Amino acid sequence: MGILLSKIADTLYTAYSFVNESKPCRILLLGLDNAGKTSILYKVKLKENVCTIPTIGFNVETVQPAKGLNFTVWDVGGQKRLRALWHHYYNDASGLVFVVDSNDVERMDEAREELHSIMQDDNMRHVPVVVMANKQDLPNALSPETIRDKLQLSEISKQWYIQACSVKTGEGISESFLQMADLIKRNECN
Ligand SMILES: Nc1nc2c(ncn2[C@@H]2O[C@H](COP(=O)(O)OP(=O)(O)OP(=O)(O)O)[C@@H](O)[C@H]2O)c(=O)[nH]1
Ligand SMILES: [Mg+2]
Repeated sequence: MGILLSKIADTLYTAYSFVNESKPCRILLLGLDNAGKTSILYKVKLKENVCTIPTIGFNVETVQPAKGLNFTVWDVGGQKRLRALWHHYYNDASGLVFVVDSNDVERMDEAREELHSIMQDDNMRHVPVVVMANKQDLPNALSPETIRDKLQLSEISKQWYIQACSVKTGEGISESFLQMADLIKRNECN
């Protein structure tokens, strides 16, 4: 069993090492206020649930979601008045992680508009996107399939993935960043 796990880890290391050998990966973590961006950043960084306050400005951390996989993740405040500043972070981004509060049905249209607006920028047009359908622990959370349709993901970047997740339970958090690595790899190979 130990040997098997070690072989899997080595395979993952080989698969992801390209990401770091070519250039450091700058990942943007964007989404509406209260979506859970800062909670996700520190869940990945510290493997803990932290108490957050609304972000004014940004947080940046180097995280290692898997052995040999290093991302510099920029978590930028999502309040409406702060979204006009998002474009300052677009240059040289390797990937976008767009976080959605799956329970916030009323603001799904607003989330769609912001996501599409990001993806219309020339610096972001060809960047792969992972949508994190966060707060799946809440009873009225929309399914990832419903969120995919509401966000009209088929109309954005050619490479996207939607992942159900919850900071509270830990579901889908590291998987989202592994998916990001996979999309970046495909993007760079095309
Ligand atoms: N139930 C539940 N609550 C969550 C989850 N993720 C985050 N939260 C809560 O949602 C609230 C907002 O989380 P933040 O991480 O501060 O949100 P943010 O996207 O960084 O917000 P801004 O900084 O304002 O853009 C906090 O009270 C978190 O504890 C989750 O998966 N489930
Ligand atoms: Mg925040």
